[in-house]
Amino acid sequence: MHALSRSTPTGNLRLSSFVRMRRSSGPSRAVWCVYRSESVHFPNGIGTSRADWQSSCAVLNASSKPPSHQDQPAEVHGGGADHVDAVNVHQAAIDLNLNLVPIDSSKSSSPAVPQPPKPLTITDLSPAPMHGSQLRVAYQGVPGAYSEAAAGKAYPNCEAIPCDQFEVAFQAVELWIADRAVLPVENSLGGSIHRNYDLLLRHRLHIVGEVQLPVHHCLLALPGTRMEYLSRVTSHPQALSQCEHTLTKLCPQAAREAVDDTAGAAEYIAVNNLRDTAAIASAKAAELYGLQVLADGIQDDSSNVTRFVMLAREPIIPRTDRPFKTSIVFAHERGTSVLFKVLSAFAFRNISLTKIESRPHRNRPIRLVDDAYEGTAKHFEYMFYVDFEASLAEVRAQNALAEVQEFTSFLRVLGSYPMDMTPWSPPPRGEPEI
Ligand SMILES: O=C(O)C(=O)C[C@]1(C(=O)O)C=C[C@@H](O)C=C1
Repeated sequence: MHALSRSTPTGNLRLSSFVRMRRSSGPSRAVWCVYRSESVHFPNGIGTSRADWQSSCAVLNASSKPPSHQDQPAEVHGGGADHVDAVNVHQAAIDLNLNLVPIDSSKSSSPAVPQPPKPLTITDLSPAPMHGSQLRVAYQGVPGAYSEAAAGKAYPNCEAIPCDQFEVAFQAVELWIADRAVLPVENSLGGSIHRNYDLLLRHRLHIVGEVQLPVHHCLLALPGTRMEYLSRVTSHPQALSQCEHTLTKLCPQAAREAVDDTAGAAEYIAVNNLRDTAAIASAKAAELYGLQVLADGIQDDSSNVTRFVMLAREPIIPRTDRPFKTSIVFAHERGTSVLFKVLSAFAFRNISLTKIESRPHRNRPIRLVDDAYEGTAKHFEYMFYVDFEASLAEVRAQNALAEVQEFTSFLRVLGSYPMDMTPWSPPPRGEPEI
């Protein structure tokens, strides 16, 4: 299967213009976002006041409210981990075409009399997926990538759609080519996958779940290749960094080369018959591309794990009957000075933070602070990403966010979603099996 790509000239063109069309037709109705700073411009930002944010919370609280056509699904997929509901294209077509069905007068017995629109029946309103019942899940990489395994863990029996870049996976969901995207955000050894943090902010998708995947790396090469003759080891930069120490012990002579994904590196060796190159990838990639496993479990820590988030066009309704996590991103005009106040809003309510990440504020990367005597100080500006252990349906979480909003000029809820509670038993520590 080919990965969805941005690089096809026509495909790329069509993708971008469709994105523009959709955006110009109005903001998404399900964006939880607050702006107070006029200088921060995000084209799709809605909710310019505290009242907007509070009304978003009210919507979230209203889980007992009977579903309205506006905020309820026409498409329901079975077997997913997030139970997100989304309005599908079919439903949109019904919405748009109610009075626009062209009347073919040649087939009518009385051509002069226009046919009234057919009344909607219960079957028009029932779920009617355009593409069968399988959930389509976009991931970055080619078959055999860890992201594909994460997609399978998040949504068993899904149709996994390979994409050549993270950006393409986001667009695949926005353009209804896929129903979800599953993307890595952090690894226990390699740290955060910054690109995806940036893309979360640039796109309007919602985090609807998370999965943690133990990552067990193998060193793969063409059958018959000897470790001591390797001149190159190639893989995804995260995989290279997760195996750095072990690689230095195993094949110190080999140069490292970063490529887009682990399985793609394995495929490249097989396709080009490279006898001096090995790839760091999964055992599944070895099987798919006919490579031999030279060394197994080469990650520097045996409990290596990557956290992935699942993204959808619509948020899920947060609940309180199981552990939830909420992810937010915020910024402030006066930089990091409010960070302590923001974090205390959670501390006072006994809400644990599970992650904090800062990224450059792309719209305002630097703030100049004039001092009449000393000159001009330059401070870097940041966006702060915080994950906390509470559901947005909990009053304490809503109050904490109301307080955070007091201290920030920009606040967006990226999602409130069930925590991955899969029992975790790290393998015994020790040397990798070689
Ligand atoms: O290249 C892959 O196989 C991926 O799925 C990407 C990725 C990542 O981006 O972190 C996912 C899990 C591992 O941490 C290594 C690589």
